[in-house]
Amino acid sequence: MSVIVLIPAAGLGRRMGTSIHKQYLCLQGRPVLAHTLSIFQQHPCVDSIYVIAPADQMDFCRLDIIEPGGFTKVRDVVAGGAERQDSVRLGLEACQAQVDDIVLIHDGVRPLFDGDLLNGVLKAVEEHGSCVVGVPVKDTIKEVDGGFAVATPDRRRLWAAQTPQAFRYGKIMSAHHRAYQQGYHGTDDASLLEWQGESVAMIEGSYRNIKITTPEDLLIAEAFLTASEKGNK
Ligand SMILES: Nc1ccn([C@@H]2O[C@H](COP(=O)(O)OP(=O)(O)OP(=O)(O)O)[C@@H](O)[C@H]2O)c(=O)n1
Ligand SMILES: C[C@](O)(CO)[C@H](O)COP(=O)(O)O
Repeated sequence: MSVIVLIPAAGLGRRMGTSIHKQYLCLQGRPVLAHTLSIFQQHPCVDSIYVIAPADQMDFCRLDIIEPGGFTKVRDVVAGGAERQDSVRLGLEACQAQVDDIVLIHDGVRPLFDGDLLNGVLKAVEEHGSCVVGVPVKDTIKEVDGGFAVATPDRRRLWAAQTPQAFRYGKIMSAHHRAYQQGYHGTDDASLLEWQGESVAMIEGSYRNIKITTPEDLLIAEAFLTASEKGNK
């Protein structure tokens, strides 16, 4: 059984509002994507990595541009699609996995995931067939309709889903194919299993595992990395 990591990194970064796609923005002197790839390059349980990159930027995404010789586990850079779900499906189709292999799907713009949590993710997916890393929400969440709060879900049942999201390859590949055939769109991969009526194990991660989405997220990530350098976890 292999452990394969898919890194969706083919987004346009519209909410970041920069001319350079956010996955290639500089974070502590390195591209965001390089920080993310290092997590899995360095983890002994990871066998191979596939990067899904913007179809019109395949050359720029060549890893020898990002960091020469740095990512020996990367097997291929795959052209992504219009939506994240399309990119993940294209990556799953390209990664040459066996049905029982474990596939970890991790956003290229989540550079602060703590690799030490990976063993827990692998244990959970071996036991349950799927798992999602997340954290309990800290704010009260409102359901809003027409500019008005209309409901307040019970916060005790609400978690913010992150990545990695991990699955047996056969399970997630068939869910993506079914969603594609039936035109179902979810904002994460676990939702495709939930849509099929399956539950997905949730394991608690870290509030540091932010997704670089808008400009302030880059400032937060810099602060986390600076604090780590000073020994403040
Ligand atoms: N068509 C897409 C869209 C997103 N992603 C990737 O999925 C991750 C999470 O997506 P998000 O944060 O939404 O990135 P963008 O789509 O680039 O952001 P925006 O919605 O602001 O354009 C990112 O690593 C992004 O590169 C992808 O591979 N293919
Ligand atoms: C997959 C994800 O990171 C889980 O929180 C999130 O759903 C991605 O959403 P995005 O709009 O594609 O960034």
